[in-house]
Amino acid sequence: MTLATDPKAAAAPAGSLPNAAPQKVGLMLVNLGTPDGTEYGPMWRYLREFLSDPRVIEMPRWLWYPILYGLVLTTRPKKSGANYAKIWNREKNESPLRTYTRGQSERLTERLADLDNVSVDWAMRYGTPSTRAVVEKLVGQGCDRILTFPLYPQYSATTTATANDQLFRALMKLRRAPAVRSVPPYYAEPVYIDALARSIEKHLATLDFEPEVIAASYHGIPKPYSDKGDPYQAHCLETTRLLRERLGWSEKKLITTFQSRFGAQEWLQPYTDKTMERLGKEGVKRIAVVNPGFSSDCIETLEEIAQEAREIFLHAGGEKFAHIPCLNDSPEGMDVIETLARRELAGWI
Ligand SMILES: C=CC1=C(C)c2cc3[nH]c(cc4nc(cc5[nH]c(cc1n2)c(C)c5CCC(=O)O)C(CCC(=O)O)=C4C)c(C)c3C=C
Ligand SMILES: [Fe+2]
Ligand SMILES: [Fe+2]
Repeated sequence: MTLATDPKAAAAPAGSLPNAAPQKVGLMLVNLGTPDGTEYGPMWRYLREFLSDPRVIEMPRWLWYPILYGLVLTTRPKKSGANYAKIWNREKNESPLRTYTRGQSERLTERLADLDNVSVDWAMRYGTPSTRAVVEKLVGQGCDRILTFPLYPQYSATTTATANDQLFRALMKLRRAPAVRSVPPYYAEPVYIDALARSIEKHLATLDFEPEVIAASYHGIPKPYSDKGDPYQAHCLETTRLLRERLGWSEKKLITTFQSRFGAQEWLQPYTDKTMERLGKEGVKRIAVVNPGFSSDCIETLEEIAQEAREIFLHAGGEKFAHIPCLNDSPEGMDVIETLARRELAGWI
């Protein structure tokens, strides 16, 4: 491995301490990642990188790779590409996750305009812009400290931990690596709960019906990961509990479900799709779904919930369905990101 070296440091006069004073802080928002296009090639590359991560698929590689290359990557790029095409941002020719993450970075830059030693940017764990490219860009701008902000309210090894792994992989390439901090999970932070509650109330006020049930639907993880100690499920349940408390709703009105299963093993339950079906069959007529675990709308919310879950519910006898948008780069969402960023920057600015 070749390590990048700062040529100025080598040229510094004897006895002086080059660049001893803090220079700049890089603040890097990190989300999961998304394909560069809906065609077979970009979908294949994205899914290969994502599903090769041992934090995401814990099976031994000798067992997983034949399944990945022989089965998953021969069928899923086409199927998922068709789903991405349903929600693609045609104006910008990119996926909504990329549009919203860039929007969050731009809004945060505006909100932190008073901090002249902070440079805000955004990166993805899989795909582009890569974590490594953005780390190198920030270091190249003179950042000797980096605050990384994994945009996952609830911690999971499959998301938060792997985002941080990737940052440290990028640092391994640098001779002079910056100091780093990582924003902790924020599933119970009052600013987050309050933002979700305000966003839900705002959206419900625009509907021509009052939902009998509101489902807080989180991305699932395989149950064995949870059984082995991943705290994700507990974080999700705590977010819902606090949201219920803040909104003054009963356990019957605001329920928790888990979506986006992948593969054959059991995932966290209750499943969102099965719950939609059950509620429709039990006579519930009006429902709304909110996705507190997603900081941006993406294929999992816009296609799987706003389209697929709607179909399931209406088909099972439901009459009205609403999807409540994610916080995205809304003022409520930006209140969360700004508050946590400023708190975690303490001592560096
Ligand atoms: C074993 C597979 C997967 C685990 C574990 C998993 C966890 C997980 N994912 C998110 C957030 C997102 N996932 C997204 C897409 C997506 N997720 C998986 C698989 C697992 N996720 C796949 C294969 C895909 C791609 C789409 C598809 O082919 O179905 C996205 C959306 C990305 C986008 O471009 O819009 C997000 C966001 C969380 C929070 C999580 C665990 C807590
Ligand atoms: Fe996922
Ligand atoms: Fe999905």
